Order: sequence, then structure tokens, then C-alpha cells
Amino acid sequence: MQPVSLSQAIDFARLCQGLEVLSLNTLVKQYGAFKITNHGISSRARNGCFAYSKSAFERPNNLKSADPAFSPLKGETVRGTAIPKESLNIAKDKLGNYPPVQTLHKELKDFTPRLLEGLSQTLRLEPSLNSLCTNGEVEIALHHYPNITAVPERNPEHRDWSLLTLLLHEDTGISNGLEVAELPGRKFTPVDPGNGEITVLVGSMLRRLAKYYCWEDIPSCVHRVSGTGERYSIAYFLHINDSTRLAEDGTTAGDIRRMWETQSKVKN
Ligand SMILES: O=C(O)CCC(=O)C(=O)O
Ligand SMILES: [Fe+2]
Repeated sequence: MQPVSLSQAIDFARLCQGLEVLSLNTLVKQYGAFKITNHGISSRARNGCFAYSKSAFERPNNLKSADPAFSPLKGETVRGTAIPKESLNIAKDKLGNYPPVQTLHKELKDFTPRLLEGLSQTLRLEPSLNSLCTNGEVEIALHHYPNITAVPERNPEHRDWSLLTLLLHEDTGISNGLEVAELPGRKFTPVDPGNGEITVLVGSMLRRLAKYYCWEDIPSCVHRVSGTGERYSIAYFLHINDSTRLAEDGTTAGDIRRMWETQSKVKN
């Protein structure tokens, strides 16, 4: 049998048929991350969104800054470090202003319940993740990291506080900056984007759910962006319903989300 490797994307149809139990379990435990292929998201929607992203970030600063969703270069900090990236952080109710992003969102929205069902079956999660995400709460971030010299970490290591993050990064033929930590520990492994593949990162909310429902531990993914070449990525953050109860004292996912949100967009 082939050893399980993060660089080998999991075929989504096989995952749904229950044929990837070992690989999924191993990757989730080792990295809190895995890649999927054969997911049905069209290259048209994906490429359309990357093309839009490039044109949006090429605009002059005064035009970019007029958009409230725009976060400028070094505008975000993680643990005090200004990040050399610019982003468009697009809320679900603003998608109409970004048609190519909306097109991609439509496909991802239809795909998400199948992904959550496949994961719940394979990892034996009850109640299923699907039943906790009926409101379709998502956020989308388009990121642009310009060419840069001599900065080892362009997005310092962090965990996302989402349930899951679906990361689409441009296939440049080689690893183009994303690295995930082998757990436990901090040994970082580059993740090459692969042709049309989606990188799925476990967020802190899934880890928290696992604790509450006494599932086996599901570590959240520690990741960072290194490297120097220009990078475009699209992060699709999936959230559970705010009303989901997460502690015996009645604390809900909404309470936790608001707490994490005030600390930072990401939970370190
Ligand atoms: O640019 C990337 O691929 C990483 C983005 C990321 O970690 C995030 O948006 O939370
Ligand atoms: Fe992240």
C-alpha cells in the first residue's frame, strides 16, 4: 500500500464512497489538512475568480481603497507582524458586487453539503457537520502577495477559526508559498497547489466541536505562507450556524465567533 502523503490529493468521488477512510484520517491527524481533486468545481469559475482578483489588485490604490472590503498591503497584523499581502474580504451579502466571486461561490455552496457529508461519514461524526451548517455562513477572501525579497514568512503561522477553510491557490507548477505544520510540532511542509485541486484546512471551530461532542481529537491546521514569488489565493471560510450550542453553560458558536473575531480574524 502507498504511504499516505499530503501531496497526493484525495479523489472526492472515492471519499464519498467511503474508499478513503485511511488517507483522510491519517492526513487530518497529521496536518489538519488534505487536498481534494475531482470535486466538480469548474475551472471556468475558478479561473474567472483568479482573473477578477488580478484585475482588482492591479487597480490604483485610491480605487482599491474605496472598496470597504479592501485590506491594504501590510494592513493586517498577526501577532504584531504586518503581513505583506493585500486582500478583499467579501461577506456573503456583498457577493452581488463581485460577479465572478459570486459565480465561484454558487459552485462552492452546492459542493459544500457533499463535502461535509463525506467528511462526517468518513470520520464518523455525529451529528453530521452538514446539520450544523444549514445557514450557509461563509466568508470569502481574495489574497494577493506581491513579489518580495528576503521575508521568510509572508503570512505568519496561524490557525483559522472557521469550521473548515477551502483554499484555492493558483497552480504555478510548484509550491508557491503555502506550508502546513506536521502535528504535533512545527515542522512545516510545503503544499503544492496541484492542477485544480482544493486544499482543505481544519479550522479551530471543528476542533472545538470535536471536544464538545467527544469525537476523537481533530487538530486544527497550523499554516503559513512563505516564499517570495507573486501569489494569488482564494480562501473560502465555512462557518457553523451561530446558534449551535458548544458548552453545557449554553455558550454558542456565535458567542465564540464574536470572541475570536474581536481578537483577530484568525485564532493564533
Ligand atoms: O494565502 C494563503 O493561501 C493563505 C491564506 C490564509 O491562511 C487565510 O486566509 O487565513
Ligand atoms: Fe489561514
